[in-house]
Amino acid sequence: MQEKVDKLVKWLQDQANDAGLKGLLVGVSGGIDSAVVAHLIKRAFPDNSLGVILPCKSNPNDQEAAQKVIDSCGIKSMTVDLTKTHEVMFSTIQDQLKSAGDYNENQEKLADANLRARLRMSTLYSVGTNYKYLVVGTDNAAEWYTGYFTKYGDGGVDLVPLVHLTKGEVRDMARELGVPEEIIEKKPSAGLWEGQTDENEMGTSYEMIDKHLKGEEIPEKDRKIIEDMHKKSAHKRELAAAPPES
Ligand SMILES: Nc1ncnc2c1ncn2[C@@H]1O[C@H](COP(=O)(O)OP(=O)(O)OC[C@H]2O[C@@H]([n+]3cccc(C(=O)O)c3)[C@H](O)[C@@H]2O)[C@@H](O)[C@H]1O
Ligand SMILES: Nc1ncnc2c1ncn2[C@@H]1O[C@H](COP(=O)(O)OP(=O)(O)OP(=O)(O)O)[C@@H](O)[C@H]1O
Ligand SMILES: [Mg+2]
Repeated sequence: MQEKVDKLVKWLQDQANDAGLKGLLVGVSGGIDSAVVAHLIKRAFPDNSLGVILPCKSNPNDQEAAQKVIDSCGIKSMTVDLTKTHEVMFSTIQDQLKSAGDYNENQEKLADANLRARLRMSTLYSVGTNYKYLVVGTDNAAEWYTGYFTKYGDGGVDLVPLVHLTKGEVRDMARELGVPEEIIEKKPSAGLWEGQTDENEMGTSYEMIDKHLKGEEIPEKDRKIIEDMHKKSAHKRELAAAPPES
């Protein structure tokens, strides 16, 4: 695991240097994936790395957890609260849809949630431009394979260092890096609505997704959910579709 960490740190350094930029930043949620990335980028660029806490109607416990992550790696941090921005933007959009008579209440929760992720992405790029840093993503192999991320939201990043690691391997790396145990043990959540957990929403578990990725047998019900998610999200792993040249 130490070797894997060293390789990733070197790769992160190469990516920023090759881009002619000064360092790296990541959104720190208080979850394990961004905790691992925060530790890695701090090692890669001790004086040119930043963890950005971006509350957006978030549970205050998440902010506390994010601060613990920041403290555990000693990375420089900043907080940008997006709650009001989201409120204004989302209600303006809703008002326009309502006055057009086109408002679809069934899509409200998802539209609200994905706007949070995309506001975070926009904020990270604004801060990154200021410092001349690249934006580092946190998707692991399980999230990437199933497309369990918001297109151009948390999926809108420059680098994806964890994309070959299963959730289990992310946990092992977190221990190696010194991420606090309470962060490692927390139930994975996108935090996009009250009480959301990844495994409830997906209808399967990271344990099953990890096994499937390693080619192990899993129950047919789980295999079907995972493969359906993978197929439906193919567009998220590709560039925008373009028509053939005429
Ligand atoms: N075939 C196709 N070809 C090209 N584009 C296609 C498409 N099908 C849909 N699309 C486009 O993609 C959009 C749907 O994708 P998207 O906007 O991503 O939305 P969607 O996949 O529906 O929702 C995002 C999911 O990721 C989860 N999430 C988000 C953020 C963070 C985390 C986390 O773990 O922290 C999890 C979230 O809870 C939710 O389940 C459609 O609105 C449409 O614009
Ligand atoms: N409140 C937040 N502040 C800053 N960044 C956030 C916040 N919420 C989400 N993000 C960003 O979105 C990413 C995707 O969230 P995701 O839940 O998949 O990862 P995580 O929270 O780090 O780990 P876990 O999957 O265990 O919850 C986060 O890793 C982080 O970079
Ligand atoms: Mg999370």
